[in-house]
Amino acid sequence: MAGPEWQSLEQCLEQHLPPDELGEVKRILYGKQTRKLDLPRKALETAAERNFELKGYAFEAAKEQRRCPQIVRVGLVQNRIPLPTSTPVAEQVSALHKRIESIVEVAAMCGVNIICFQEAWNMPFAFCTREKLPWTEFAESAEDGLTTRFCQKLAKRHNMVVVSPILERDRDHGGVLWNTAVVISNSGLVMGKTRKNHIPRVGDFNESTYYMEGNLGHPVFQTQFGRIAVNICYGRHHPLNWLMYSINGAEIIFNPSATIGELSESLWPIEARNAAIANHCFTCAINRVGQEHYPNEFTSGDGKKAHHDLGYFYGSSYVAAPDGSRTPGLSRNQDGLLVTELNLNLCQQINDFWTFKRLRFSLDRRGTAREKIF
Ligand SMILES: NC(=O)NCCC(=O)O
Repeated sequence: MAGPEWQSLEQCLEQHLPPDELGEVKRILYGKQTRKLDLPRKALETAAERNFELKGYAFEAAKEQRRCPQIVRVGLVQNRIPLPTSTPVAEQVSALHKRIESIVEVAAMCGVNIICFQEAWNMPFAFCTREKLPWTEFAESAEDGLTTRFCQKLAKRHNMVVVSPILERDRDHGGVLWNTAVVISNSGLVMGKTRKNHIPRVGDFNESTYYMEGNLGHPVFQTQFGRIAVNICYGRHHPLNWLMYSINGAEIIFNPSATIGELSESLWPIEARNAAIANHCFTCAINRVGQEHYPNEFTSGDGKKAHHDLGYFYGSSYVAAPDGSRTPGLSRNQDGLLVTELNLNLCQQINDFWTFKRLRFSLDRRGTAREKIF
């Protein structure tokens, strides 16, 4: 298993393949070469000063006679936790806010319209421990918690839709916890929330100790920049999640995640990309970076020795397009911002070309799903 020092598959290929073969490998590996975005020099300099990777790509669509191009820039953020997990909770939250604010400023310089952070971005991913305190103290109200209010300010300041995945404390229903993504409009209003539909019970992913499967279905949010949905982490292994978001009209589906190399790195490049192909939409896969250490050692009843960490979060965030092409990934070991320009017209163009949606529902002539789409 590659460790933190191994930067990325892309870097490895670039280092070792002759240029003509590299071109062919990229064509097959990525579908086609996505155009590199010309990002502002100031943004690149600021990202370097602030010690995070900044990459930009664009997906093109054919010109149409009756529709203007529907161009939108999405920003995917992957980051380490800035402070040790033993630091007081309020200090950890404040350091995370500061880090994200500094990355969002650069996203604004790059013209990002919709930004999405990693799963449970307002805390360390401590669910492996099965301890309640202090980790449940990171939970906040989705509607007016500290983190939501912080994101509202960012959204308004930068005219940017913000997708903010947090640990939610549901005050109105007995104070239970949920794994939730809050969607905030570019004017700073909370448009709504969506909850993780499938909760892992695998390896050290002991999340079911804290929260249940979501009860909000598969909501899609009509933002000023397109129809978006959020399929949180483990939901990406379940094709029906992606399908339902797509049936409900999503053009872009974000997949904020927290996953480790040992478990899922070989699945990572496949699942969100396959979902983009199968559902004629864009998908945005975001993962954490680094290793998080917990003060008390824990086990997960699997015979492994007690340990202090969940494993290595391998970053590698990327965007996939409905035509099956994808951007290269961000690195495995650095904080990063991936800016990607999409032309949403590509969704309908590919739907008309491959017709997966139509054929899927022709198999189900009496089914409810068919009624929903036609
Ligand atoms: N956060 C989360 O659901 N992780 C589970 C592991 C995986 O889906 O790769």
